[in-house]
Amino acid sequence: MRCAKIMSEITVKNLEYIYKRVKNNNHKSLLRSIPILNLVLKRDFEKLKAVDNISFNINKGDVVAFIGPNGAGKSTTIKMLTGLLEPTSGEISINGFNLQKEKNKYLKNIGVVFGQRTQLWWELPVMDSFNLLKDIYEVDEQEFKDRMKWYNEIVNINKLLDIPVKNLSLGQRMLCEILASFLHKPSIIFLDEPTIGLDVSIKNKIRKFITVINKTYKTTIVITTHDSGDIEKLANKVILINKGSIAYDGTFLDFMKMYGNKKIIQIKPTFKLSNGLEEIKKMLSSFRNIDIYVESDWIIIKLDQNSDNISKIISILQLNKTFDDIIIKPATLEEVLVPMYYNYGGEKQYDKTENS
Ligand SMILES: Nc1ncnc2c1ncn2[C@@H]1O[C@H](COP(=O)(O)OP(=O)(O)OP(=O)(O)O)[C@@H](O)[C@H]1O
Repeated sequence: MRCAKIMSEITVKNLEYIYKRVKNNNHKSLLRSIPILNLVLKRDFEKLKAVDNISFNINKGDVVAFIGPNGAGKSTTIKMLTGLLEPTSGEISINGFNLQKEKNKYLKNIGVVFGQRTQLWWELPVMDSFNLLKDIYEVDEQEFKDRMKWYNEIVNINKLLDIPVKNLSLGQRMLCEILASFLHKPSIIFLDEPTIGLDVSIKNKIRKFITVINKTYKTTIVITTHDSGDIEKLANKVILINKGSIAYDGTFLDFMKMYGNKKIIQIKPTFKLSNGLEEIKKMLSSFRNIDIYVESDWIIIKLDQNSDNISKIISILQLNKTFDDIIIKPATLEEVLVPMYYNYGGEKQYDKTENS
């Protein structure tokens, strides 16, 4: 039997990005203020390998959550995938075409939303921006009308169309940005933290729209996010990045099997526990594979879902009268990610110095 080979829509091979900055050196800076020395003295540079030799594949129709702690290298990677940054080395191919060599063709076929940048015209009503984008992307008039009607059916957008972009709330603007990014029906959409700082209702609208376009058109979605709701509700694939390297690349279900199969014992310590966290850690020091940390005024003990230790731990805590209140529950994705990110540390440091 012949098996059809699934071809990746995005293939990334050995991708690297190095940021370079001038190293502050007060002594040299002072000398460089003398014009002749400025010409002679070389500058010291520091380098940061923000993306460190990563490779991955994304298939048509995937919704990929690109996750990791602050400074891990997610946005830098997305900027390379969207042609905003030229990779220091490595290769990006989209449907078999090399991004660096055929950039313009590729850019017409993607949609991009970066939270801090806007593709809409600040002073103009939303509809005018949409009309301008329609002309730029040469979207057929009838297709555009149909798309606007469809947008309204999904997310009730008509009431925002006459409002100047500058007067939209953050959530309304983000929704309009995402709709704008889909006007030319790209096959891939990149979203950099699309739900950051938004309330639950607008988050849900945005997630609904993403789900509908993914299901209807098999649009591939690559989304960087710190919101566990985005991951749970949208992603079928997770790429976890830390210090510029890939720490996990696989399905969301496997990710949850590997990392999410955890139980939480959450205790509110009695006032008698003067140094709560340390005392609890000492009491439970004989148990392996448990995480103990503080969140708000609770002490969290996280361990494997199927661990035989749960009842033993609870009786030790009870015997020592450690808590006023106790909650036992399966860990949420957020509770899995927080200590994971904390342990990872996220950012790489500027580490190499060279002259030039
Ligand atoms: N323009 C820049 N110049 C120098 N260093 C940069 C620049 N942009 C990012 N960096 C550094 O590169 C590393 C990766 O940053 P990046 O923005 O890609 O991380 P991120 O995973 O997207 O983080 P966050 O979740 O906070 O957005 C960080 O150490 C960051 O300080």
